[in-house]
Amino acid sequence: MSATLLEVADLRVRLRTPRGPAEVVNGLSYTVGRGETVAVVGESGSGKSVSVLALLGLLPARLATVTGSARLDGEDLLTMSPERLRQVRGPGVGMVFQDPMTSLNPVLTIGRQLVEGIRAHGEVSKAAARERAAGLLAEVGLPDPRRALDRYPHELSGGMRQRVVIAIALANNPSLLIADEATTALDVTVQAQILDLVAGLQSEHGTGVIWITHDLGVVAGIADRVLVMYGGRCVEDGTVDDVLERPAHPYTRGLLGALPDLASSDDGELATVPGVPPAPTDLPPGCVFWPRCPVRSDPRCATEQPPLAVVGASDGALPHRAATWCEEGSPR
Ligand SMILES: Nc1ncnc2c1ncn2[C@@H]1O[C@H](COP(=O)(O)OP(=O)(O)OP(=O)(O)O)[C@@H](O)[C@H]1O
Repeated sequence: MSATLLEVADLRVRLRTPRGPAEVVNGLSYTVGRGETVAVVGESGSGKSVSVLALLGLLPARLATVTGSARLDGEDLLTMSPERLRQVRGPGVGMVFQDPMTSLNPVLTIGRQLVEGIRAHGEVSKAAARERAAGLLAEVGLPDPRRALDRYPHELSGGMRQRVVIAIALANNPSLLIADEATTALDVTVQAQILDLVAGLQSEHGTGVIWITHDLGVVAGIADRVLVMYGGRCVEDGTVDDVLERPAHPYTRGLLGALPDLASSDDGELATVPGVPPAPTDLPPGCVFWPRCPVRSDPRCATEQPPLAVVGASDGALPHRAATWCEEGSPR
């Protein structure tokens, strides 16, 4: 069994929009190891959600063209039959998205949805599945989990619904968990409880995690590696220390700029970078960040797209990379 769980190579997503084709994800390549957590950060609209929806075949074909490959345990998610993909989601991949109502069926009780999820992928009696469902709800911190099993989604608060979605995603001990702003709406105590639960799953089952978040406190607390997205591209990636302590891309430095002291920050949000991100229907030539870059000075910035290249010395086994013509504010 290889140490690499997921290998995404040259992932590209083009959406058809009323304003023409939008290059929303542009050649994203990264890996997630077993038991590893990769945090994906970047401003709203940088392509984080679309990039993971594409992995799971959740973008409608009439809207999106997806190319590249995404091998989970060697099997390409992007070319799998829809039937195989359905088998893989659940035991293979658990997903938690921002809006719990999109993941829950409003006409089925919470218990039925959890029990169905558990029984769909294993030989488990109804009673045993119900027992496990109540246990999972307790683990995600739902008060009175047995009563909650008989409730409908609309009878729970937003935070409770989100915890139910997390319980469903974890029900089959997935080998890969994808969480898109999964705990953003939850209070810090519940959030900490869920992060602990995921950490337990990782050490017990070697679950790999892709965690999309705006919260640098969460990144610093749980991530092994960080991938920074801008304009549909990875502009920087590396170990959590490389990226947070020695950011090489001017965009990453901007995102981290307002953070006074990361070590003591529990709930630091990404800083606001002056200017607006490019429209994916109208990406600039050259470096995608060039129009907003406060340190642009190289003639290539406006004309030539910088490759994602190794920068400086890394303290991890995986390289620290950035796509910029600048290093430490000056051209390389
Ligand atoms: N259904 C859609 N139709 C047209 N454009 C879309 C659609 N879904 C997403 N987009 C566009 O794709 C781009 C990437 O969006 P995406 O949701 O992946 O960004 P994000 O980085 O996840 O943002 P957020 O942090 O707000 O979730 C945006 O420009 C968005 O407007």
